[in-house]
Amino acid sequence: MTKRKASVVTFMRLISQKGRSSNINPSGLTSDTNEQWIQEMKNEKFELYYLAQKLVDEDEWHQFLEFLRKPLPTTFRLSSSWELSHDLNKIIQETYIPHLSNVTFEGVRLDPPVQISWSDRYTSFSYSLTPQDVSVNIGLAWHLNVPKPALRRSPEFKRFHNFLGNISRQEAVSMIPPLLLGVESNHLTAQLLEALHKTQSRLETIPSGIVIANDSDFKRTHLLVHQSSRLPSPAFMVTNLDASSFPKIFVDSHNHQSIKFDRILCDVPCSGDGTLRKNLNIWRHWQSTDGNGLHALQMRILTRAMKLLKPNGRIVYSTCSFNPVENEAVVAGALQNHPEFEIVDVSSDLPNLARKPGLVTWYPVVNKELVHYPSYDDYLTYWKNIDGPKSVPKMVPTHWPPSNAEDLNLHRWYVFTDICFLQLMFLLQRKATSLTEDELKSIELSKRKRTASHELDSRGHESKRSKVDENFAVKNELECVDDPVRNDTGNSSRFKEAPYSFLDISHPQLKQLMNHLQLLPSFPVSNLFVRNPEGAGSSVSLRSIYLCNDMVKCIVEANDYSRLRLVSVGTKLFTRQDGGENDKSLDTTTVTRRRFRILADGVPTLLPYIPRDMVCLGNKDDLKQLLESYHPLINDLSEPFRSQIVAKGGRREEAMANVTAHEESSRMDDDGKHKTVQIE
Ligand SMILES: C[S@@+](CC[C@H](N)C(=O)[O-])C[C@H]1O[C@@H](n2cnc3c(N)ncnc32)[C@H](O)[C@@H]1O
Repeated sequence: MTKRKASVVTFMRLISQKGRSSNINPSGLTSDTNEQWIQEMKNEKFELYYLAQKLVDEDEWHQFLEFLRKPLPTTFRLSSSWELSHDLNKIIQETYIPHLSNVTFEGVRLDPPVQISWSDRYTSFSYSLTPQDVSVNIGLAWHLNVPKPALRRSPEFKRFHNFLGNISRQEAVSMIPPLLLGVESNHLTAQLLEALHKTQSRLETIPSGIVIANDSDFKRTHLLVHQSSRLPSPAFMVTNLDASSFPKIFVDSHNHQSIKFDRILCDVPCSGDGTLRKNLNIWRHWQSTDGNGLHALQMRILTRAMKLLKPNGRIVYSTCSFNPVENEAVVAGALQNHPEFEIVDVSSDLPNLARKPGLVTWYPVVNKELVHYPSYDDYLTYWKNIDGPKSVPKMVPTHWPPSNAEDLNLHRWYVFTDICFLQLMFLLQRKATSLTEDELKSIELSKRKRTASHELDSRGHESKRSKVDENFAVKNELECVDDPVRNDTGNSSRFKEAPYSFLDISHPQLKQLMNHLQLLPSFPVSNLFVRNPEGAGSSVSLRSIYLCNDMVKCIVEANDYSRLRLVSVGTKLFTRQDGGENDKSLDTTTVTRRRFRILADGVPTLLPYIPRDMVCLGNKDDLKQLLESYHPLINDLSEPFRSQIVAKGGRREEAMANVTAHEESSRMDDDGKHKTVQIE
């Protein structure tokens, strides 16, 4: 610790003696220019650093800082693949907006929610939807610029807030990647579940594509599983892997064929200073070097994604940091190594989206004192002088702008400063005319040579690769790609999730369940699976039964689940409920029926496979009754709903015990009055 501190001091002294470095010291900035600024919302180095980077024009700088100090508005969005969305949107427009248009709180007039305009524009352009579908999907994203206390205490807004409780809230920026990527239901994508289902206005079929959501943090993967429960999907998988060495995913058991993705969202770990409006602590703790250490990891994640993408496929690289070292530098570095990629301009599809030219030059600083070297070579010279030839520099060449930055079209990046905290996104596309294998090999070879020469530079003599600091992004990327053994995170022994076992249709309990439900023949019964250490043998008593689509099944069967660190797959359809087994008066079918119930989450997937005559129609009051009563009484239901249930369910009490009200049940029927209620 002491030694490290000493070397930093020496480093700084050397810099000032030799005078080859420069301290960024842009003119026109004083720390107390604007008295309105709240004292805590200041960080002089932050301001110096970003003013020097020319993030915004100098005359916009103060406006920009003031904007950063404004509270973040609430944004919410109705799921566009959810049938109720249109109805809910109408309720917001017709009931709540008039009601919220004239509200004052503590003498201040409050603005009603406003629709975010870019979402409708996109929807009508990028999907070939019918006019009806377009109208269904238009304007589902909103923002609400009302202070939190007013949201809680104004009676009108409080009621609206409660109404929103049923709706998933999302930062406006998180709504953009699916728009840029243009995900379709047959795509293999990383993240973006909803977009996969989007081409279906009703969830009538199971999408053939898949979505894989990944996070290296185990707890965060469970959050992903939880968040995805808004749209339970048989096409969804969650993995717990280091994205920078995301392994090959095989689709045949001989490991010949592996997946290439159509779309990948790299929402990379970043310093996060774009979230200033949400996380006020950043003002206090921000350091100019925060982004430096993340650059290499970000590069590795992006270049790994590039390796896993199909020709014509798209990647959104996204951070919530202002720092060019985490944005342009990463994208430029990755593009240097992958000329088969280009940045795509979709501005005509999203004309309302705020956007600014990207930086073609930027000024990395090597320490907290904002010391900057004009080039990597300058930096290296001084670094070697201080720490000797054996030291490993903390910075890599890609921290600096490449000489051809102007040619990389970096200017097509997106900044959202209007309605949300800032997030930068770059849309990269693998060119359709892909390079031949030979061309790719020669690029690979020249990259290796370049990497090796950097290694030499940094040491002054040849050294063993194993000693190289992991910050050497390019080298690491080269070594992990296409090597499934190296790609394994190496900690599979610590992976404690249960395995996935597909059920044989001859499993006695499954057979009984399927006979009872009389699902349509198109139901993919062979894609049902269980998760338990004993597997799915015929003697194993089933508990929870899950469903996935064909592609997901293929993947689960062709890969070791612990190598992929598969946290979650598909959606849970049925679960066993205890009781009934010992009742001698019941036959086996009744026991099985009692033993399993359809989960509410599974209903949207299952409903299209349930014969029409198995569905009873109730009205709104029946639905209310079923949702509100813990033990609803059959006599409280209306006719003909009540008689239908009795006829289908046999004994009245039994029928009632098996009624499952669910989200789909509140869907309006053709006559606009009835709702469907599913009976097991
Ligand atoms: C900006 S957040 C992305 C959040 C994500 N979009 C979501 O909605 O949950 C970055 C995430 O990257 C994860 N992360 C950090 N290093 C990683 C790595 N090497 N591989 C995969 N994920 C990583 C962090 O745990 C964090 O959740």
